[in-house]
Amino acid sequence: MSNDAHPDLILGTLDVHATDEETLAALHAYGDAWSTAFLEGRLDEEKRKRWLTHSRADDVTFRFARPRSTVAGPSRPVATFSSWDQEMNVGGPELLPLRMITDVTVAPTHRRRGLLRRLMSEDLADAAAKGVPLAALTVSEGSIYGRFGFGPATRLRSVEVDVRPGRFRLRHDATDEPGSLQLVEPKDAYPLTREVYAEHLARTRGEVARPAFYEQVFSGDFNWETGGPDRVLSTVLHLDADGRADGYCTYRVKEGETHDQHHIRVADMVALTPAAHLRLWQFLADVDLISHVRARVLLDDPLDHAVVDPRTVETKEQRDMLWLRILDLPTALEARPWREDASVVLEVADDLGHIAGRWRISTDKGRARVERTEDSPGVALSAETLATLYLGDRLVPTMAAAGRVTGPDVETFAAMADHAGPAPYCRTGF
Ligand SMILES: CC(=O)SCCNC(=O)CCNC(=O)[C@H](O)C(C)(C)COP(=O)(O)OP(=O)(O)OC[C@H]1O[C@@H](n2cnc3c(N)ncnc32)[C@H](O)[C@@H]1OP(=O)(O)O
Repeated sequence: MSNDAHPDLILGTLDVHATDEETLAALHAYGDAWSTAFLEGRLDEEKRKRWLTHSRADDVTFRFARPRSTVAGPSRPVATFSSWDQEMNVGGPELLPLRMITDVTVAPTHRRRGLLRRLMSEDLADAAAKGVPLAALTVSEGSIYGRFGFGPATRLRSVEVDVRPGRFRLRHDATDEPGSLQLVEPKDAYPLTREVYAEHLARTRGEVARPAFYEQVFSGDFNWETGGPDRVLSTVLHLDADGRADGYCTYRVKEGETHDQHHIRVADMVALTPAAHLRLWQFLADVDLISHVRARVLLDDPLDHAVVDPRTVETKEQRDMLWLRILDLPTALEARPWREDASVVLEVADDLGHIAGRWRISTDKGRARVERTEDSPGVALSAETLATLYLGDRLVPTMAAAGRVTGPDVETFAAMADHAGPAPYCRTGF
């Protein structure tokens, strides 16, 4: 495929399942290109094998641009863009299909020539044509993706919890609750943690189905930092009174330079009940020789309120997690929960066109009907702003005060859209 704006380049997609020599060489060059762009150097043979295996399991599409000719050696990609389809929880009874995007890179030699715009436009058009109503990514910089209609839709907080003796104390003894803990080898625990995660996904607004590489990482099979089996990863399961896993924590103990610097980094923690959640925290606090635990938690996590001294849970960082893009507005808005019954006409600005125009939203008992209309709009906003409001992480009056939602019916829209479901939570990076 050629492109008038880039006559010197070949643009196309690679078949992740191909096994012929020429495509395999192109796949290898593609892997080296994104890995180098993310400052990790070229993939070694083991990493390349792992990357191809999980990419095949997810049926990933690799979009690339590469020079038509080179002065020396084979032509290497100057742009990479990987995507695949999964599902996410938007707060309604059904999971919605989701286009997941990652490994977006453009070589310094080819920046600001519209390559990202080209690959993004093609990929979003492909998702829309396949009826995928939402796209998602996580970002390296906050200034890149708003122009393509993506808005930050969930946030995460990183905390450091002081677990030195005498410091960490829960108000209610978590060990009094029915249930038990078991330390299990990560590879043996993985099938159970996957089941717990599936239940968590079904219950948790904002959460997404996990890419295949999670199995390699959380089973301890492969650590991408060390490039070998993960000898440090541990998994503790929480079992309910009937002995069924209803929570887990996967973590690494890190040795510090001095005794008071030994700490735990939580890699993944999911609890299906409040009791399991607090019991797992008590477990982490009880690990010997540890002074603090680092974890990513909800913005307003029950842990903050369960400890005797709230200052033992110190926020180190809080930032955007999942960025969303709505591609099919009726499907997306009809799938999420709504609060008050009312009707409003939205005028949506969308440079890429997918959801541009006027839409009437009518809500009835928590569900919405959405159709195109010629009626005059009561609320005007951009695709980017609607994406940020979509999961309820941010409220309409806040965005109105920022000048991003306008019109006579802003209050009505707020009454319909805000506080219509639980705060979203996504702890799945990709
Ligand atoms: C989902 C992920 O993978 S996140 C990781 C993103 N990748 C990286 O951070 C790796 C390092 N950076 C890069 O590889 C490149 O700079 C990219 C991919 C961010 C941009 O690629 P380019 O091909 O240069 O972008 P392109 O020329 O298509 O620009 C598209 C628009 O984005 C803007 N833009 C591009 N990069 C940036 C940036 N870093 N900050 C702000 N604006 C940007 C351009 O100005 C342009 O705006 P306009 O079309 O409204 O005039």
